[in-house]
Amino acid sequence: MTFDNLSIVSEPKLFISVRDRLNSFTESVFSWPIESTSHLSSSGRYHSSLYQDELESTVTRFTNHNSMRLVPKYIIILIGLPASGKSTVSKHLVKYLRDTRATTNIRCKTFNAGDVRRKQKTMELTDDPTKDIFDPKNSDKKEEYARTAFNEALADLDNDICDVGIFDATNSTKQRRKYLFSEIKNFNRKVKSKISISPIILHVTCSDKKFIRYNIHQKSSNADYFDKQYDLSVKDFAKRLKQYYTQFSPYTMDEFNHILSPSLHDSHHGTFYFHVANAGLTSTTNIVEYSNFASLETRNLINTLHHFTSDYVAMFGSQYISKVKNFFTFSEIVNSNKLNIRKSFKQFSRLKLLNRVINDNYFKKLKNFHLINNITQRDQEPFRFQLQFYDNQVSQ
Ligand SMILES: Nc1ncnc2c1ncn2[C@@H]1O[C@H](COP(=O)(O)OP(=O)(O)O)[C@@H](O)[C@H]1O
Ligand SMILES: O=P(O)(O)OC[C@H]1O[C@@](CO)(OP(=O)(O)O)[C@@H](O)[C@@H]1O
Repeated sequence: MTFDNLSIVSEPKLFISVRDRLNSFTESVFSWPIESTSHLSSSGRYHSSLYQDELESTVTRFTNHNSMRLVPKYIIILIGLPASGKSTVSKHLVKYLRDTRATTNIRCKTFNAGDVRRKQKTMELTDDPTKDIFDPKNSDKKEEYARTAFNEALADLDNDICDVGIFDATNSTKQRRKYLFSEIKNFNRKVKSKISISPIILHVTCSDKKFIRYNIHQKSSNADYFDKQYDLSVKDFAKRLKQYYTQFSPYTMDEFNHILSPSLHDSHHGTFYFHVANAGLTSTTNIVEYSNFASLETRNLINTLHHFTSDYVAMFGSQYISKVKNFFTFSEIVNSNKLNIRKSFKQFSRLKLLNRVINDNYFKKLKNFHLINNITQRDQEPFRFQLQFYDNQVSQ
């Protein structure tokens, strides 16, 4: 068994590229239809079949249109539960864009709502629900931190500090997402603006319990908890995640279609949704709809994002899987701390505590766990093989 098998998991189930609008536009202006912009090959890969020079000339002709005079900028809106891997995937993405020829000159910058909160206030562990900012009843503060981070992203795009802003927050409610999209719309409507911002959704899911457990362990020593006792940190993060499950609303096609309101569409390069199944236990679906005015830069970026998300598990999964495997394996713990028995002992006792707190019962109590993680009977079937593989590898 090799990790190659895992690439199947990240293969897009469906990739929609609606080109009718583009065709009708070019037909009406130039009386010739643009050739298919993309299609699925039999292996499920996305191919751009539009020749570069053909595309360039089309784009040049489009520059007569007002919106093409605006510099295209992008904001990647992450969606995903805490510890699903959003920040890690974003770091991988920034590197991938830099290492890819077509996107190497694109300047990316990440804006993290959690960092805004941490800058203002160090995390306090509390049993008092009125002081707990992750209790959905006191969402005001959390919304304020998110708005600050998002506005910083818009300002840096506007001031040409970056070309792609990555907005790293859970963005777990429809209400939040509606707010973000309306802010982008308002920004684009500003008469004096020299840029046009296109939103790109990047949804990160992690649905395997062992990987979630491992991620929670990692979170329990991050910037929120570095100065706190391990057991209290794990319990606090477990509570936070449970609260997020009560409010998380999965992003649906309905919401996607709703976002395609004409006013947004007209001023942008399209509407784009990408999905990374971190640890790869569900299939991925990317959806791309180009508007009439999608620039070459936009197509290069979108194309690269599609490859990144489709091949994510194949590219970055093996390292992650072996980290998780080693973490849960007795012999690996001993081996990695050969000369330090105390360290091994500490690691064992942490692992015991982690497994006790984040146990099966904990997962059962997470509201809509299967629905949110998009785990249906049908989804699980093709991946039974991989699931067994993970079980063999991870739970020794
Ligand atoms: N794809 C991945 N590769 C390696 N480690 C990962 C991956 N996804 C998550 N992790 C681990 O889980 C931890 C939590 O993930 P993080 O990216 O911070 O989640 P989020 O931003 O969604 O809260 C990370 O610090 C990292 O150790
Ligand atoms: O406001 P939302 O969208 O929930 O996202 C921000 C929150 O996400 C979290 C999720 O745990 O991010 P982070 O991983 O950076 O710590 C919180 O710390 C942060 O306050």
